[in-house]
Amino acid sequence: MRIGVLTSGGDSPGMNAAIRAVVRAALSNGDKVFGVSDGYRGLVEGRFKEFTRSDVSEILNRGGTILGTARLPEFKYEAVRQLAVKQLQKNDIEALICIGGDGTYAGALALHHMGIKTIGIPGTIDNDIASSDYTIGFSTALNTACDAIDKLKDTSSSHQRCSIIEVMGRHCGDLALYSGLCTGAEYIFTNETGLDKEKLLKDLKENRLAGRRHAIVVISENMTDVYQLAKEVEDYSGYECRATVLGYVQRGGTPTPEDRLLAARLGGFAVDLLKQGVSGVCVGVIDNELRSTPIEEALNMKNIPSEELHNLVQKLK
Ligand SMILES: Nc1ncnc2c1ncn2[C@@H]1O[C@H](COP(=O)(O)OP(=O)(O)O)[C@@H](O)[C@H]1O
Ligand SMILES: O=P(O)(O)OC[C@H]1O[C@](O)(COP(=O)(O)O)[C@@H](O)[C@@H]1O
Ligand SMILES: [Mg+2]
Repeated sequence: MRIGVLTSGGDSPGMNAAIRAVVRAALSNGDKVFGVSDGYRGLVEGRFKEFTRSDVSEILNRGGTILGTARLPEFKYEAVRQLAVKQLQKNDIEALICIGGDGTYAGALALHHMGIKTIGIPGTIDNDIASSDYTIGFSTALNTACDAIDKLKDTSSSHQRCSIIEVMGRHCGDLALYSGLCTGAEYIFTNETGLDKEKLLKDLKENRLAGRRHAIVVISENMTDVYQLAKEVEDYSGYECRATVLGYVQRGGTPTPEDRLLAARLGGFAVDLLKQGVSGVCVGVIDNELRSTPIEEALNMKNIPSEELHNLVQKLK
């Protein structure tokens, strides 16, 4: 078989480990693998390179993606995808492994409907793919966020300040929930919890009057202007307040062993599935077991926020 592999959407730590696993597993089966540069953009432009074992040496511990990634909104148009199909046909590539998030999955599904064998691997820091307990990159981003919040806690405690920290996650609150819980944040706001600003302000005022030296508020991106919120907290609660947007540092860095392990398992599994003639599915790990799910189903699955973890946040604050 001649298999293409690409990374698409936001890069995530562990994507390289997944590329390595795909390449090595396929070569072990006697298949050929072609790296596609810059996601669907490179696919449309026919930028393929045949990979050998050594092309993926020493990338296991590197963040980012050696293939490069891109966002190509035009890929939702059939005429644009037709160009990609032509490029694949021209190079006799019959199958494609697409490493990315929900958008990447939508592209992979569309290609499957156009006759290309596709498999999706969940690579995003957001953990917003419900067909896998974890996505590749989430563990590393969580580590980075926890490290940053711990540091911010040192300074806000020393200065008796309130610290508002915005973490990534697009529309998924997992990064905020897990990092807030792991760092003992007093308040965690995500798309799932919403933000009751009045309650927060009142609570913070009471806490300050009760003598609590600092407060940590972790909030998902896209919820509010955190700099404005910090001003309101300062005006109302009496705490000095600073806002920090963690931003893109969360996307980089050496992948954790958890992300490398997940990437290795999912990369190997994706190649096995192609060998069995499967297409239009994505791979994941659920309850520590490898699972495949039709992409269509995966895209319609709702990310159910952990009630247990949200309740715990309330109990432990
Ligand atoms: N509905 C769609 N149909 C076809 N391709 C899509 C669709 N949605 C997204 N894509 C492709 O997938 C790419 C990555 O999606 P994006 O949402 O940016 O990141 P992620 O895959 O990490 O969620 C997009 O830039 C686009 O090329
Ligand atoms: O890199 P961009 O285009 O600024 O996008 C930022 C978005 O990418 C992410 O870092 C990762 O999201 P995707 O995996 O969907 O690309 C989100 O957390 C964030 O909302
Ligand atoms: Mg996404």
